[in-house]
Amino acid sequence: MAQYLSIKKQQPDALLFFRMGDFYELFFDDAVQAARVLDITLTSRGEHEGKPIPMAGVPYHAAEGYLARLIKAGCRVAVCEQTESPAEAKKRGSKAIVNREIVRIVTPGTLTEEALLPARQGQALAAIALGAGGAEGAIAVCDVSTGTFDVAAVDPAALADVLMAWPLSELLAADADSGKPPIISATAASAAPVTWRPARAATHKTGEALLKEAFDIAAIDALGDFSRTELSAIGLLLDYVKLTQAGSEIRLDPPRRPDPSGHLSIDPATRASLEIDRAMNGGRDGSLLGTIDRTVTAPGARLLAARLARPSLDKTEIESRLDAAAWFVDDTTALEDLRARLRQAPDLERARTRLNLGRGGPRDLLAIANALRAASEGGGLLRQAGALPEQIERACHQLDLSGQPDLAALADDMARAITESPPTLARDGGFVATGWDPALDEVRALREDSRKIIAEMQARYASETGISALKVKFNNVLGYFVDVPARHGDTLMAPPWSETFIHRQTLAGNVRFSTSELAELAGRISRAEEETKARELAIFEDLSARVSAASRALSASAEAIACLDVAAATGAWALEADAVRPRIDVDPVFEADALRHPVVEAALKKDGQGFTANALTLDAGGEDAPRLLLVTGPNMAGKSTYLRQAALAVILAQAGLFVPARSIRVGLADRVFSRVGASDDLARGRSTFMVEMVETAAILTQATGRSFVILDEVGRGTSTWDGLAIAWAAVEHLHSTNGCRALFATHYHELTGLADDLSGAANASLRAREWKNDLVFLHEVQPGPADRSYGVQVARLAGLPKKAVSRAAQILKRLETDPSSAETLPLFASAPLTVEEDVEDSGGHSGAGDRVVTLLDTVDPDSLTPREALDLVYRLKDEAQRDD
Ligand SMILES: Nc1ncnc2c1ncn2[C@@H]1O[C@H](COP(=O)(O)OP(=O)(O)OP(=O)(O)O)[C@@H](O)[C@H]1O
Repeated sequence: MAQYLSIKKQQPDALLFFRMGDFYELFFDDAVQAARVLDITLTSRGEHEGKPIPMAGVPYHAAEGYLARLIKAGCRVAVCEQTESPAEAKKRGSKAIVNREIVRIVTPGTLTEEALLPARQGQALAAIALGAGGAEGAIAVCDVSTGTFDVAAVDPAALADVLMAWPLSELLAADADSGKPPIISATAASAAPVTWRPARAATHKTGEALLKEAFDIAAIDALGDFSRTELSAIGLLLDYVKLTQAGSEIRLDPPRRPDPSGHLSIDPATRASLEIDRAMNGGRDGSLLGTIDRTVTAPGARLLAARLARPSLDKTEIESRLDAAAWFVDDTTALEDLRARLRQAPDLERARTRLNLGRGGPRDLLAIANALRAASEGGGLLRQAGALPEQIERACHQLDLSGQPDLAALADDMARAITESPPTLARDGGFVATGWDPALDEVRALREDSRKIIAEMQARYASETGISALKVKFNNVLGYFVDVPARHGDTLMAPPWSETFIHRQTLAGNVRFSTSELAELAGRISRAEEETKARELAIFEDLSARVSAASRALSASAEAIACLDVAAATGAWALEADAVRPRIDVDPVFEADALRHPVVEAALKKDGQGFTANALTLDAGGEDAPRLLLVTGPNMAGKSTYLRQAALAVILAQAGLFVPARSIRVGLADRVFSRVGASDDLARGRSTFMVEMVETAAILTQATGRSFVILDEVGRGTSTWDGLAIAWAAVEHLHSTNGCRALFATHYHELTGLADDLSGAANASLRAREWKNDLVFLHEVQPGPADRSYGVQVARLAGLPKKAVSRAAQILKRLETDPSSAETLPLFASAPLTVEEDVEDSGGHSGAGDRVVTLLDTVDPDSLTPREALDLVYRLKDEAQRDD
């Protein structure tokens, strides 16, 4: 307990997995919490300060599953291992307990285990820091499972936007900064858990010291020129990485310096509303990424996600990605050949990192070998196809093992040394293939021999003693022993046999003995086993060290695999979805013919329905086309879809991907903004209207002439006139002040008049048609404003009770004929029309038959009680009999 308590004191905030033999045990409150989360038995053991100690445990070989559940539940776990064997402890004294140490802390942002990580998703651990005056901000982001490490200076106001472009798993901030607005908004925007760290880690001195330590350099200039704020963010990040690795070396690739201004910026609200990598329900299905992802490797899937999360602003880079994808579209044989090879390529990047961190196993060695082989074969096939676009050529060159003899030899050795399906952990043994190491084969033969000798010994003992049921067995307590049924026990305990057979144990049905011959053989076997294990471990260590030495080249290979996979996947999706290569322009234009929404189209296709493509032309310069389009049309006509598909097209194009359209030209946008649909943010104390206004404010203050904006139903969350006034002002501001390309959907028909006053604005509307009393949506965009909104018809389609629908129709009629009656609305609303009035009001009917029909029209049979139904029958009868 003393040992436990002193170790627990090192990590009071984490659950302590305390290794005891084959179990990780948890004690005190940790046990109570773990038992609740994991649904495992809570017991107790011994006493502490007069009270029983709560205890719960999980078997070590199944620990990963339990860890995964604890991490998911938001816990952090400190793993404490035995760092010596009981035999070693005994050497220090008969009462000595084995040494134990925390070997790592498992947190959501620092996982490396295959079983705990979603393969197709990155895992970013990010740290944010502010400069002394608060005018400067910085982020440092790493993925410990792949080794990537990014550092960037960021405008404090843009911290949240920039951060959300990474697949965040955990966010670090200094506790001293917790009250500062940029940190408050960045942590609030983060869906990942936030870990507050002591401010002493977030200093430029810590950053500098840890950079030097991690990269083993005397001066940090070798890595780049970092500002003090950047170094503070680095300090915060590396200090935490070091803490969670419990003192072992920090293993990351040298920091990259992505230029945030080199990317299309997408703020968190836009990201969420466009459902780029996550649908509204939080899942990947139904998101843009989920719909277009055809990658076949895990690094490829992560690269595609990263490209969509941070589309580029660099025309050359975008064109070169598009060249690669287009090449695959033109050569489908090469496309399929490559994908068939890449499907065989395991996750080289994470395997390499696990080995680097000393957490890898034989399976990781084999994964690297297989990935290198599959990818170099794939690359070779592509090169046979002739001249290649630059990105593909570069990737193939990197993957070509013939130019890298060391890597080729390493891949070859790993493939030969490791058996076909090795265990995850090296200590489980049995993973080195026969023929790889003669010395190992020799000790293994010895072990095999011993087994044969045991079998012979058993046969000899049985025949000598005449006990045919005699067996030689093994267990952990006795080691090797002779086992006979109880009735033969006495025979062996009496002379002459008692000289050979030494009694060890009597059970209900069996008696067990040892012999000196058996003991000697057992010794030989265990020595052979130990030696086998030691040799296998040595071979594993040797290959791991070679992997670490080749780390740079392996990382480049993983990148090349990802790059080829993404290009091929883009081609495959383009062919499947009939998407085209966008033409990239530097002018702020947008010109699409037959543009479609990839996600809505895919969803409709599943139901066997088609999608109606629509054209859109915008020009912020206002020369050839409007810069702002006011989109009107009935509810459900497809306005939001039309708006979103335009914003998604910009993102797809700048990510270097194809766009579902007949043809499309996209002028590079610096930012995409989207405000579509209202949502409450009650957790942050904001009403629907407040959220809407905050987001609209962000757009109106930040959009530039190169931005692309879609706004849907601004002003809806407040009273009619307030809403209209705000929407009106927003349109004017976007048109005349921001001067950006914009789509503005609205139900305020009054706004459509603006197109006459604003030179760069125009109207467009989505068509619907009434047919046999039903509303048919054509989803076609046409120039000019919509004639009416059909809201009441849509309400009926949605299943509003008939009574309410006809009541709404009446009110609408009144409002349309006399708009001033809106002011008296509450008055007549408080005195609802009776059914009789309804009948009279309807005016169109005459005679008993019509009255009955009208009366029936207002009835919702499902909502009637039996009593009301009977009343209705009487009233119907009355109406039928009444004289006109
Ligand atoms: N171009 C299209 N082709 C086929 N179906 C479409 C198209 N556009 C929209 N739809 C279908 O219509 C539904 C409603 O579309 P959307 O949400 O865009 O309408 P809306 O006009 O914005 O409605 P509201 O005004 O009520 O918000 C979509 O879920 C989709 O199923």
